[in-house]
Amino acid sequence: MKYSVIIPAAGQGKRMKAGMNKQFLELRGEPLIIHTVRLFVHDASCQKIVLVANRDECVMMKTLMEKYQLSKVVVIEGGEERQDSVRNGLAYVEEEQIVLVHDGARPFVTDVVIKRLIHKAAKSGAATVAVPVKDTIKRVFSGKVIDTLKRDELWLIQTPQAFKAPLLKEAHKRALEAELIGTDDASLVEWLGHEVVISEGDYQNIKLTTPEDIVFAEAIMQEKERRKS
Ligand SMILES: Nc1ccn([C@@H]2O[C@H](COP(=O)(O)OP(=O)(O)OP(=O)(O)O)[C@@H](O)[C@H]2O)c(=O)n1
Ligand SMILES: C[C@](O)(CO)[C@H](O)COP(=O)(O)O
Repeated sequence: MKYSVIIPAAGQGKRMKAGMNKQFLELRGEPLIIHTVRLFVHDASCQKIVLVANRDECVMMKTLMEKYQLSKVVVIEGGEERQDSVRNGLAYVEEEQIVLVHDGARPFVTDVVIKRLIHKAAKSGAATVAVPVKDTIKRVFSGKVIDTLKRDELWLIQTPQAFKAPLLKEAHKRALEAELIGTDDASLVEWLGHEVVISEGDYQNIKLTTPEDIVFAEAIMQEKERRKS
């Protein structure tokens, strides 16, 4: 099934504490964003990659796409919040298509996970990749536990998330009008009252957020290279 993907990469990477946008940090000698974009460049079903960059990083992103010969990529300007960046990206997506949203900071999603997700979204309209929570999760207030949540109902939500394009456009439009900000795109669709289906993900599909994630990322890359050879 054909699809387009929006890759928000217009953050600051503050929690990474690298003094620069983490998208440009190198993993195995190549910028993080290159690893992520390449996943979709090599997928024949992917029609268009909308790469959302900070205003002052658009030229750098375009130069990188040329340097690594990554086709199908349109670089556009992001917004203040991740949600603003995704909304800007939606303007470049055709109405009839399935659209994926995938964090620039998640370079390890696999083809299998992407295909399964698209299949689910084509049927239901909205789906997100997720994995079951492994730890016990408690709700805490003022340093005191107030509740222990039922673990078998809890999932860690990742990206990509996939939607019928008109549905995600409507969710973003309505969220903007209502001044609602969600930490992911699926939550906006949920808020519209539309069902979002879970699609099984992969624990290696980490988001590089804090410095220790670089260590995990290097280990995942090493393991992937070992399996290939
Ligand atoms: N205004 C924003 C904020 C975030 N993102 C992107 O959304 C993804 C997930 O966000 P996160 O991991 O939180 O990245 P940052 O916002 O860069 O990190 P931080 O919150 O630590 O500054 C990242 O690929 C990031 O570049 C974006 O496109 N536009
Ligand atoms: C979309 C996301 O990756 C799902 O886990 C996450 O919510 C992004 O959150 P962030 O605060 O922008 O890192």
